[in-house]
Amino acid sequence: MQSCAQLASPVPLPTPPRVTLPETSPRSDRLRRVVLALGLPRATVVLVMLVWVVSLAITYVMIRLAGQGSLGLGMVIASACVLLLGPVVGYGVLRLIFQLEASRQRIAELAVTDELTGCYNRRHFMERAELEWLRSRRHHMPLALILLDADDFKQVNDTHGHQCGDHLLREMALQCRASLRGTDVLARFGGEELIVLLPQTDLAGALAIAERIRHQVQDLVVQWQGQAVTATVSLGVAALHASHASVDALIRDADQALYEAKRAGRNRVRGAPVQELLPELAIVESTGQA
Ligand SMILES: Nc1nc2c(ncn2[C@@H]2O[C@H](COP(=O)(O)OP(=O)(O)OP(=O)(O)O)[C@@H](O)[C@H]2O)c(=O)[nH]1
Repeated sequence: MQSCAQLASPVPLPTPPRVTLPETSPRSDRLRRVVLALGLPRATVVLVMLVWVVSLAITYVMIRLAGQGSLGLGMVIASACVLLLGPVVGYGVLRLIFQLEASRQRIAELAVTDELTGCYNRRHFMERAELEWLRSRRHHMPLALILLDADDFKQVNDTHGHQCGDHLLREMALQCRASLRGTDVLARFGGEELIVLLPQTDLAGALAIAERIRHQVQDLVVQWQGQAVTATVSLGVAALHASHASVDALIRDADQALYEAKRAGRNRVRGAPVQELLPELAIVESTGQA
């Protein structure tokens, strides 16, 4: 684990660039939502009926205006073609719209997801964290963060192989997810490092959640090529206080606490000091085993 604290650099963590998707007008967005809500079969029926009604109306008007001449006959033929081809073309167009929508949703999902663990990726985490940070500062609500790093992961890779390490990472992420609420944000922050944002949670609450995660991972046994593989994690916890000028500052505190957890022997939780509320506390310790 290469900690920011170890690097002792005052440079803030870089915020990855945001992805900007092309704008859609509210009207086309509403129409798209209506079509999707109808579903492909019903949307096809509605579209075909519309095309038929419009085509018959135009034919009727044209025949009235042009009489029984060749223009009127042409309109009858054109209308017959629309009546016959309408369902096929309508179904084809709508099927394309539905396929595009499915691709759009998949792209949006991939843009925020870490491929290996299925958690959110770092970029999405930073966007959510910045929003929650602003909200918490404005409404004076607590906000906490857990930084979690797998212990001796190099040894796992060296002993059982990289694929086993990948599998273990996925399982660890699942254990974390199981310990969190729906409003918490779990992301992969780096190689074998996960990060959790806990809105409306103070330091004591976050320490309890971190301890739960630590236990869950400690109890995890992964079967790999006939061997039982286990893992532990070290966790650093920080809670928002007045001196945190940015999300990066909060992350740096959690990273410092994580560094302390590693230094104290791994498989344990450490909390960063809450300066304003608990000035006497240097490091909050929980009951990790050595
Ligand atoms: N399998 C797998 N390994 C990874 C991944 N990302 C990082 N690693 C490995 O994690 C290991 C991290 O090694 P170190 O930084 O030395 O940390 P560590 O061995 O976990 O030791 P401590 O963090 O000090 O407990 C390296 O061997 C990386 O190759 C990944 O996505 N999959």
